[in-house]
Amino acid sequence: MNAVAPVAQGAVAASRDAAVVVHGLTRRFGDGPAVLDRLDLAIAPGEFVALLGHSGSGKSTLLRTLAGLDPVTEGSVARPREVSVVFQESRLLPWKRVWQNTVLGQDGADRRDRAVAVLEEVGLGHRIDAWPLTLSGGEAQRAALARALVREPAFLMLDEPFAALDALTRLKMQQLVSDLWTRHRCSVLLVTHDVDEALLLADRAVVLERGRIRTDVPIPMDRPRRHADPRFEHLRSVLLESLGVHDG
Ligand SMILES: Nc1ncnc2c1ncn2[C@@H]1O[C@H](COP(=O)(O)OP(=O)(O)OP(=O)(O)O)[C@@H](O)[C@H]1O
Repeated sequence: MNAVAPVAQGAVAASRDAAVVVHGLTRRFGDGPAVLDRLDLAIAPGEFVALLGHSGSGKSTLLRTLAGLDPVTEGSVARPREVSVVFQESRLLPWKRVWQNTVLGQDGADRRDRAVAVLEEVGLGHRIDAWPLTLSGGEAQRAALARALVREPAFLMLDEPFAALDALTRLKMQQLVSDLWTRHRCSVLLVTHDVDEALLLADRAVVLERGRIRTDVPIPMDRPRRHADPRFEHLRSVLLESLGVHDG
């Protein structure tokens, strides 16, 4: 997704330097309860935020609203023009080759060169001409990341991008995202159910509960992150407790 106009302007004064500002965002479906309830959230340029929360807490609704896929009916959202989204499933068009999927909707004689460069960056240089249906799950998500990055987004949203992958592939993909973020330094919002994933990757973890922020904690650990870091255990307990899960 590229060049989607900002959903609305309306940055709160205190967040003037933020890349993304959500202010008083409320969202209902029909007569139901508020799925997002007067939500305020700011993401700094280059900041990596993990969004956690139980199923139904409003994570995907927030992400879809930020992406411009869901309307803002109450409150405001400001974000950069250049945004990309990666979903749990790769959403590649099966009748287009991997490189063509990567630069779908892009113009220019150098399309293929740009596709090759970004596919090599995500470790998919050997599958440039492959058909999507011949890719493994991990490879398909690499292609989805390539398609997101080729647009040089200032804001990258990742909606449980690795949830369908096996544990080993997920670890490799987490490493890849960490490397890509270090190089590109865009703002990132990662929706995940995995507390460890949040702690491995993010600068900050936000826990959503019934459409409101229950916990918002910085993750002040050096990278690469180590499970053995005592702060890792502490932060894991904080987040699990916020989620109402009791750690072993
Ligand atoms: N288009 C829709 N119409 C009606 N209700 C919706 C719609 N989209 C979401 N909801 C409801 O809004 C609530 C929040 O959904 P959302 O998908 O944002 O939660 P989530 O935190 O992303 O959950 P999960 O972790 O399971 O993906 C849920 O109760 C869901 O049923």
